[in-house]
Amino acid sequence: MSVVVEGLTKTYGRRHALDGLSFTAGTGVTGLLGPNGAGKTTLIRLLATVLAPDRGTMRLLGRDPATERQAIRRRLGYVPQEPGYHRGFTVFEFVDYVAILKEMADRRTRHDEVRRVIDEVGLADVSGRRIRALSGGMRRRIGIAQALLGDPELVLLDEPTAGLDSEQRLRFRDLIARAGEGRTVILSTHQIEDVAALCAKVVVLKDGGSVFEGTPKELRGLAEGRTWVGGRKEGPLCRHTGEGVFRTLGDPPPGARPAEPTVEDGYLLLLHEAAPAATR
Ligand SMILES: Nc1ncnc2c1ncn2[C@@H]1O[C@H](COP(=O)(O)OP(=O)(O)OP(=O)(O)O)[C@@H](O)[C@H]1O
Repeated sequence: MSVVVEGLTKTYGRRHALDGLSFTAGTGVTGLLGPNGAGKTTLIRLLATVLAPDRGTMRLLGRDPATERQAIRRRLGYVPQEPGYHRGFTVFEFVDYVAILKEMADRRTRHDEVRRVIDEVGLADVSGRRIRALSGGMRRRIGIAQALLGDPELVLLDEPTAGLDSEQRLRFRDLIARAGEGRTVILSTHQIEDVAALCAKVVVLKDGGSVFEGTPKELRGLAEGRTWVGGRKEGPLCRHTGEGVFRTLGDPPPGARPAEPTVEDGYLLLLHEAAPAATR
């Protein structure tokens, strides 16, 4: 397993961002799901070796970040939630700048690698354009390009599709699926459909801990036999659908009929049932 995390705890003041989190991830795309504030960004930053945990252990690519941070960083690609781009740079200049920071000293090989990753994310045509003149979707692709420099074995993506339109999101799915071939990709997202379409594995975080680790199919399975349409509006897990009927999770309301669950149904049910009684 390229990522093995056990009992990770990270506190900001008195607030537990992560509270004894454990999980593993191997080759392919692992999705991190969880409500706002669950601890996804904190976890990604720990995996990126940007932050150190207060307690717990991590093994990344077979190494310990507490003692071998440099060696891990050389095999790691990271797209932060809010990448700070130098907007006056062209695409090429920016990716080249990151390549220099990644210690790619030889200019010719470095430039070849910069062109390769820019091409990989479909930005070859705008390589000479200034970042400030690009769309949000193109800027997000620059984030992926810089993370792929040097062909890392572990790639960390923190909400890479936030704010993208549907067409761009679908293009991103292809990009992320390709990135997950033969390497470990950890993808933090709020897009459950992306997880369902892309991820071999999903980890659900809640209040700084892991409440689920399995396949998207297993997550969907949690709502098997517990998803209903029609009937009255009843309970907190009842919502409107586009067809004008109610969709209910859990016990069936009177007059409802069974429905095929989705990954989102399993996720919503899990979050509700994993909540401490006091917060329901
Ligand atoms: N630098 C910080 N200082 C203080 N508290 C922080 C800091 N970073 C995160 N937190 C707190 O830690 C908790 C976890 O935050 P984190 O950003 O990791 O969650 P998240 O799952 O990524 O949320 P989102 O989905 O909204 O991005 C939150 O309660 C947050 O307010």
